[in-house]
Amino acid sequence: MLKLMNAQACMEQLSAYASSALIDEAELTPKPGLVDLQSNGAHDDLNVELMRRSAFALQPTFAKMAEAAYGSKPSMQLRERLAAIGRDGERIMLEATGGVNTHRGAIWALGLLTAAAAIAECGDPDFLIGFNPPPLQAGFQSGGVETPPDSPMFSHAERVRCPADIARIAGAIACYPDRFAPASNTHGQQVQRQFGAAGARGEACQGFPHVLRLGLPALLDARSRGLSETCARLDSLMHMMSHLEDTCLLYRGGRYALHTARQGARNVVSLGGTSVKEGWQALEQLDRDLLAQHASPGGSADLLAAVLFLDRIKGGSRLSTRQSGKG
Ligand SMILES: CC(C)(COP(=O)(O)OP(=O)(O)OC[C@H]1O[C@@H](n2cnc3c(N)ncnc32)[C@H](O[C@H]2O[C@H](COP(=O)(O)OP(=O)(O)OP(=O)(O)O)[C@@H](O)[C@H]2O)[C@@H]1O)[C@@H](O)C(=O)NCCC(=O)NCCS
Ligand SMILES: Nc1ncnc2[nH]cnc12
Repeated sequence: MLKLMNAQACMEQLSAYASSALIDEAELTPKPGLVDLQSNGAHDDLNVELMRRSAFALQPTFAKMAEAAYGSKPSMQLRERLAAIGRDGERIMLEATGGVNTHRGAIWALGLLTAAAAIAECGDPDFLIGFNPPPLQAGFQSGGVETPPDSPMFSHAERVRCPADIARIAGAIACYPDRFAPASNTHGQQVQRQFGAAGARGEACQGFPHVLRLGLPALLDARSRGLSETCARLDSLMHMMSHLEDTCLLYRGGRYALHTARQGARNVVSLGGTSVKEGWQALEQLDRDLLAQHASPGGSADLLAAVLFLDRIKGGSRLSTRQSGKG
């Protein structure tokens, strides 16, 4: 099988993409309830400088994940190796931020996607044709679903850099158990017990449906309509937030906070998105509503970083949001 990049180049490029996707997500402004260039959202202990520091500090973690996965296939051994690197990454993040949880969910999502992209980069994506992730939760619109390009018209590079294949490989890795996971009682686990939410683990095991079926198509659709990069990214976030069962929202504010976020994001989308005056006003209203509840959609923010990561791999726009205005 043709290898597009050697291991070193693969590690360097994928880890740089992952780290800059985190920075692009943090700098996207204005995001409701979240840290951005203008505010700390619903967070007392976070700010954009801390998010940037965390994103830079995590680049070697993503490089290690790419290195571990390059040339391999999804397996329990790989899952356990990545989990060890991920837990080490969490320690590095906490050291860099003075103990603040900036990117725990992102280490998980982007770590799996980085590893999957490294596998795809030097392997044959066909080996996953038999892998079927669990059924999607109800309520997904399938508009713009990207299916793996299997026509001979697609080049090898297009095939191995196909977001759907990468997400499917990431899902296959995530579904393996990690025998060395320490016993813990995370916010996510508490919320899972209380509300039955599948959280970050469920999203990954299903092959990142919110990223693939909502976030990425919304980003590409907005760009194809000539909208600014800022609006395209905000629309992508709104589409995912409309549906995601975000454990950050559930932990902080229960079902009411989750409903506020989903309904508010649906309003933005149904009013035509953030490039339309009424949609923009709905975005501002959503920010006020989330702040009033001290609620933060941190899971959606992580998934936006995942969208931006896959978009980069696919060769999408490298525009910084700061270079473009609203509308
Ligand atoms: C398997 C793990 C995901 C286990 O983690 P956990 O049991 O905690 O599971 P979740 O809560 O479901 O998810 C963890 C984080 O993922 C983000 N998230 C939430 N919902 C979703 C969702 N539906 N889909 C995808 N991602 C989701 C979210 O992260 C973001 O929010 C965090 C900040 O929140 P905040 O409320 O400010 O901070 P806290 O400290 O929690 O509380 P406060 O005191 O401030 O109120 C921030 O991290 C964002 O990134 C969830 O928090 C996995 O994490 C794991 O096992 N990791 C170790 C092994 C590993 O890394 N492996 C990698 C490769 S195999
Ligand atoms: N911009 C952001 N604000 C708050 N929590 C986050 N988790 C990931 N990105 C975030």
